[in-house]
Amino acid sequence: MNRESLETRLRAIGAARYHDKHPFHHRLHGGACTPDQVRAWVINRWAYQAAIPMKDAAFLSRCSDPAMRREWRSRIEDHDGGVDEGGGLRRWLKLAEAVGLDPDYVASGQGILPATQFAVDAYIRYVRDMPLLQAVASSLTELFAPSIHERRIEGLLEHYDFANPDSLSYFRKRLSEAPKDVAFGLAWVLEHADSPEKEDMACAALTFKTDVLWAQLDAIWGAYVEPGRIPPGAWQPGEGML
Ligand SMILES: O=C(O)c1cc(C(=O)O)c2c(n1)C(=O)C(=O)c1cc(C(=O)O)[nH]c1-2
Repeated sequence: MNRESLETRLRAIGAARYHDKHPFHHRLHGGACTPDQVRAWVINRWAYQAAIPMKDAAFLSRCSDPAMRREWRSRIEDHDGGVDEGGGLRRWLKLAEAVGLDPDYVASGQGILPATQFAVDAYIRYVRDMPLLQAVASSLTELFAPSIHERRIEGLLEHYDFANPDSLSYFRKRLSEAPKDVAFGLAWVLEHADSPEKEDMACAALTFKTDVLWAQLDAIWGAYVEPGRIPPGAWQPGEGML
């Protein structure tokens, strides 16, 4: 198999399994979520946001090539930012505030669904423990993220009062951050997956990652949409409000 057909395979995995197809996203972007369902999503998605720079730090700790570390380290900067201006994490907390949640509550990680936490922890462990090829390939869901971010900005602005350029600044900023990350990651995977076995490994990593994303939304759906069974210890509507 050549580079082009590996890229075609990777894109087909996204087309079949990326979480833009999850019914929770259709509901969110289409304006059908209740305010508490939006809050549940903001609280749980914090777990993912908080895990991203940790998995990138785990990645850097395994990376012996300074040139590659130089490429990768901006991912941590994107999310953590500097003391004064902050980064993606601080922008996420603006969204939390806009939907009426206390940003300190959200940042504490309290109330996160167990399945969400298990999924994001699995992602950190995967990047820490698997061969570098799979660690890089698992980030390639970002190939598909800009289009969901665009749809989200458009859908939230159309349907929800809390949405404005400030509260949605997280997503707007990702539109320029993600493409540079994924251009490097994709080129690296296409270069290093130089045998059929390695191509399969790259595809398995991307499939794993689509599961990490899908499982988080399934957990939200089960707890806060249908059947609405909130696990012990998870966020109850009314908690953590401003
Ligand atoms: O809103 C989304 O649907 C979405 C998806 C993903 C993704 O595909 O993993 C990321 C993001 N957002 C995101 O904002 C982000 O910073 C990010 C980093 C990564 C990664 O795996 O390194 N994925 C994603």
